[in-house]
Amino acid sequence: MFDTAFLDIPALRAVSGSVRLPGSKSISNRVLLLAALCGGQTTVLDLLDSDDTRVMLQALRQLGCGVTVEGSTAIIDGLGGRALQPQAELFLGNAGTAMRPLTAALAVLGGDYRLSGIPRMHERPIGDLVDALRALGCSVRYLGQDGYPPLHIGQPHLQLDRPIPVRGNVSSQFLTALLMALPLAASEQDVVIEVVGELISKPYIEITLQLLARFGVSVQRDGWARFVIPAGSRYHSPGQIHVEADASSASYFIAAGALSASGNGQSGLKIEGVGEASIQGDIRFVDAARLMGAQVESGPNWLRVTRGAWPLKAVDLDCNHIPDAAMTLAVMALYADGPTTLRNIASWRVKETDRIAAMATELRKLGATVQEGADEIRIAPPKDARAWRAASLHTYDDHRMAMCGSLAAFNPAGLPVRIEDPKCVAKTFPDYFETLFALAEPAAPVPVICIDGPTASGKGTLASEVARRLGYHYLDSGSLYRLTGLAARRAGLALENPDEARLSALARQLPVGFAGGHILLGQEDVGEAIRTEAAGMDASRVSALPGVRQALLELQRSCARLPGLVADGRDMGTVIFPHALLKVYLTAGSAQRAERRHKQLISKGIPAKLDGLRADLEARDARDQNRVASPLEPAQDALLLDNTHLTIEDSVDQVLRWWQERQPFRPS
Ligand SMILES: Nc1ncnc2c1ncn2[C@@H]1O[C@H](COP(=O)(O)OP(=O)(O)OP(=O)(O)O)[C@@H](O)[C@H]1O
Ligand SMILES: Nc1ccn([C@H]2C[C@H](O)[C@@H](COP(=O)(O)O)O2)c(=O)n1
Repeated sequence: MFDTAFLDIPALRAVSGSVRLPGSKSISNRVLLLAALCGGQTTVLDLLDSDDTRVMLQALRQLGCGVTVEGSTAIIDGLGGRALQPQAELFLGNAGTAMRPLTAALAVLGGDYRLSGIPRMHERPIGDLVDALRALGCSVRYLGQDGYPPLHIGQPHLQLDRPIPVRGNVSSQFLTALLMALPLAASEQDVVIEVVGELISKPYIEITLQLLARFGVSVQRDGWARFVIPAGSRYHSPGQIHVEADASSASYFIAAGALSASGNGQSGLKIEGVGEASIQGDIRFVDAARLMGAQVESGPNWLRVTRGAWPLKAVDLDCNHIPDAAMTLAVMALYADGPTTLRNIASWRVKETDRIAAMATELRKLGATVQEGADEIRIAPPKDARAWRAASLHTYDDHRMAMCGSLAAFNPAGLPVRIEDPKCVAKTFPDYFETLFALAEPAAPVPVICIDGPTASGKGTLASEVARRLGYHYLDSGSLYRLTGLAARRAGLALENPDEARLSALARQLPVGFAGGHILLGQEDVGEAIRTEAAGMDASRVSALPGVRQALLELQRSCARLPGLVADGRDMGTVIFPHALLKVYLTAGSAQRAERRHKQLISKGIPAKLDGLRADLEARDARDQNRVASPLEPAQDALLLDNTHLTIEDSVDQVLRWWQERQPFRPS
């Protein structure tokens, strides 16, 4: 997950290959609660790991449920027949799929519970559900503003002899919550729910009914207005249940496939884990994408998408049945041949944010002309490539705003797009951006920042911190020469009078691996071994050999991967990445550098003498500067940064300022 203030996505040209998506949030949280409410053990496979599912798992633990999670499998020991923890304070973040069903289930079972969430959750209406629960005889009290969480739940006096009315036109989650809770009270008599007004998002109710059936409860329904839970209904664990991949998450990749430039022999993007036969309502996004021109094939559990019509075709659609995935259509509209109108989307206004207002604001930043209505949005795309803007998109702590925003990177102007607070995708798809980058082909070379300079000038410290702040990859090119030197010593090769051919062959086949901050030579972690001053001197010796440099060239260039790279060394800007967008030549006085290195070694418990260190680093610099092959020198277009009197933070800020100056983003 990108835990950075913002993430700059370079312009993208295409996506291809195959992707397996994480489990559906709607199914995951329903299944977890049903597994908790029934007796016995349920093994849930392919469970989504996200903020919202973690919140649900934590609540179930607090309620006394047995929960074991290993990877994407959860084993739930249900509470059926056992007493719930009678008292609990449940914090449910911003997870509507936890807040609503837990409210209903706990209100029917009774106890002393407080349910709260983040501030936005306290702005999301729950009054229609509370009214229905009160009509049923449950004790639910508002602890803040009427109609909104936080809530207190007490002991109920259930009255099941008359139909329970629930409004269906704000959120279908209220009806879902009742349908999941009321089988707990239907042992002796039928329980009837009547929907007041038009029911929105019916496909989500279908998911609920299908999952109830998997857990042994068959609800009878009369159209979408009246639901009967038959007397004697009781939850039974299915033993094992698979969670389908998330159809709403699939929408971003379906869109990316439709926006993807076609190339030679390209067979599109394959999406695995969900097919057109999915029980999730958002799978109908496929129909909408086809209307806009996407070519979508489907099998039992997969989809394959390629670009069809181009530009996409503008549409005028009622999106009530796909409220979440419809947001993706709003971004696809930027690539259409005219204005697109999405109707019947009033529920967007009470989601993670007011999504109609948010979408309108952000699409305007990209160059679109947008009109919002109470329950609709009309998007006219930028009139040509020149009308696109490099926008910094605000994401409103809304995972879907962030994922939708990424699709603007396919713009015809070749502009990057900035996603603010990218970690908000953790709600449903923590690795969304990593997944997109693994499939995507950039429209231009990946952005690279080079930091070159002499020994102990602070290149590694500066480069790795700049990379962390930008969410970029980091290349410590010196480590490759250090690894070569170490491997050579271990192979018994002389470095004082080196055999260039043998050393070059060794460098070409170096079994190097970088994993989780560890540097591996074969299976061995050699992170410490290559950091000694002797290893630095060996690296300097092998790096003077042109054959060795040539052997390591492609490996270094292959590190330039999306979303970007910060590389440090001696020849990053002069030889390896001559077209880098920013080159910095970092220096500091040799006395200062020797002092820093001295401190660094002493802090690691390695004995060192200041004078010897200074002489060594000056000797190393002299060799690095005077060798024939790629000597250490500033690239002609490098910016000089002397950090003798700067703190690390000052240097980082300076490089980030230079980087911002090279970016086309305007303040939002
Ligand atoms: N601006 C700075 N002010 C003070 N100390 C710094 C500064 N920059 C780096 N240092 C410290 O100097 C030491 C050496 O830094 P670092 O290892 O990043 O240098 P380097 O140029 O990558 O060295 P090498 O070329 O040997 O790999 C570290 O302990 C680091 O914390
Ligand atoms: N791009 C590079 C990186 C490093 N070297 C050589 C020269 C250095 O003395 C040695 C060790 O580098 P360090 O880890 O101290 O940055 O490797 C090079 O020639 N080119």
